[in-house]
Amino acid sequence: MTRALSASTVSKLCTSRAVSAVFLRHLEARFCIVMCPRKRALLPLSGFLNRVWLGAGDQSTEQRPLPAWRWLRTAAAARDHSRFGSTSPAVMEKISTDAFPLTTHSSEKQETVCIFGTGDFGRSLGLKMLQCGYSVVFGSRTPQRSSLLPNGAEVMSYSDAAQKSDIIIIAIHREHYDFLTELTDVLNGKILVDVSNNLKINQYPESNAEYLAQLVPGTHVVKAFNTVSAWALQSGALDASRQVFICGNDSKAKQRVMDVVRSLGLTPLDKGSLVAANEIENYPLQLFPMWKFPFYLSAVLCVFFFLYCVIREVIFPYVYEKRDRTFRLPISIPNRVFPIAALTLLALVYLPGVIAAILQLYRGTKYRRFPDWLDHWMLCRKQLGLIALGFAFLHVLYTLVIPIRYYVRWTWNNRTATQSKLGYLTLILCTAHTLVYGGKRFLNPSNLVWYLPSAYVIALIIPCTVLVIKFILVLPCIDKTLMRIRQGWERNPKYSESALNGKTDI
Ligand SMILES: NC(=O)C1=CN([C@@H]2O[C@H](COP(=O)(O)OP(=O)(O)OC[C@H]3O[C@@H](n4cnc5c(N)ncnc54)[C@H](OP(=O)(O)O)[C@@H]3O)[C@@H](O)[C@H]2O)C=CC1
Ligand SMILES: [Fe+3]
Repeated sequence: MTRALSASTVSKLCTSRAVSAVFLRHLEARFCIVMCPRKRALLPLSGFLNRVWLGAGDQSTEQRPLPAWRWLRTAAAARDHSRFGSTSPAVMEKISTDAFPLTTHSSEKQETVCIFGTGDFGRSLGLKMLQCGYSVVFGSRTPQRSSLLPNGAEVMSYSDAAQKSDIIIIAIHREHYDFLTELTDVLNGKILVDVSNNLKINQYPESNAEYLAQLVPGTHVVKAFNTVSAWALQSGALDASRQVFICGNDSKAKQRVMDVVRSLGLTPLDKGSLVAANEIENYPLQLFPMWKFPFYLSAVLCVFFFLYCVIREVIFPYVYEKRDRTFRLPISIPNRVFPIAALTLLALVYLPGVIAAILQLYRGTKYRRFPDWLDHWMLCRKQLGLIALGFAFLHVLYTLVIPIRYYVRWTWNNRTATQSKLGYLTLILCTAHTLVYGGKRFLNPSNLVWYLPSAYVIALIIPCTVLVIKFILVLPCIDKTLMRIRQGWERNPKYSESALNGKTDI
């Protein structure tokens, strides 16, 4: 069998045995770059690897990709007693003829894909497919009147078009699906790709894809493409997300749609059975899902510190000295709140990392899932960092407005927070800046207002905690253990063993 290998089917095989197994099964990767320095670590994966090509991720070992069985055979030979070494030559022969040639060009004739609906999305997807070498046939209510269709595409009635291909993309709004029942016979056994979205979250009791599956039984419905906009397809999706969430009950149908997605230069992400369609259909309606938590958190921080400063700097002077300090409200207090929020958020970018390190040290393995809250927090770090940068920038602007230029130089350092080490440097500099700003006043009891310390003292709690823990974690004795865990060493390997057998929640 000859099959072409597109660049997007290349995946990285990481050191984690359990994760790799899940990963391979999930993505059905055809070519893997092995990031693991010890070939032997791949032996437990031989069951999954028999049709995969492996290439070395590091420069020290083979440069040329090899069929996995060859890797495994040399690895097994190196280990003396081998499972793979005892594989009969006949089996080896069979596996090798099944392996795919490593080429980026397909000599196969591309298949025909049918698209129902000649609206914005259908046309954009059709154009993209034509560009990628597919033959495209449109189904339309009014084939003779359809205009603006991409050159090279055919257009015909829905029933005629359906006969031209096994894969039919339904680029029609759910409200108009009814007519598909009349086509039940011609659609029987075909793959229907539901791309539809709704106007509201959970607009219908069942997802559009499940509705389609009920409407036309005998077809294999696959949900895909709904998070890709017509505009992104036309403009090359360079800046838009390349991820295409896929779900469906028939794994072969899903696989074929995933192949189409890959050949369009997009990345399929298998979300499981059609039950997941509801979630996938809600994605486009959730505005910036990863920004929600950082946004609310920064809002809460700002409000809290603003009120805190108002109590200390406006209400207190008014109550005790009858002095009107409301002029501080528009600039001076916000300019206190912004750096505090920036510093706290920056510290919160690094806090989950140290918590994760402590958890890994405690568990003695990296092959166990972090709790959901920590996972989510880790995923939001980029957003937290960007908001922190925004606040730091506002602080600079405000500082220029009220000409206290003394600490501008320090806050500019925030702009460089792109990598872990630079980020920590920024955190240290900003914390130092805050300490310098507070100076001796921090610990002076006369600085307490209604027993409330200065807002900067509170702002320093989280950054200092993070820095102290980080300092402890980089002590050589702890750092060494942590590095080993992160390279795959386990204090108690039973977790990954059972994960491989599907017993844990990895
Ligand atoms: N636009 C976008 O960016 C995206 C759209 N989608 C989804 O793609 C699907 C199509 O969207 P879009 O192309 O924008 O919509 P349009 O309204 O532009 O096109 C819908 C097409 O459906 C066909 N159709 C079939 N039956 C009917 C009917 N009774 N009344 C009206 N039209 C009918 C028509 O084609 P004809 O006249 O040839 O029969 C029409 O052109 C929707 O489900 C949408 O949620 C998903 C992701 C992004
Ligand atoms: Fe400052």
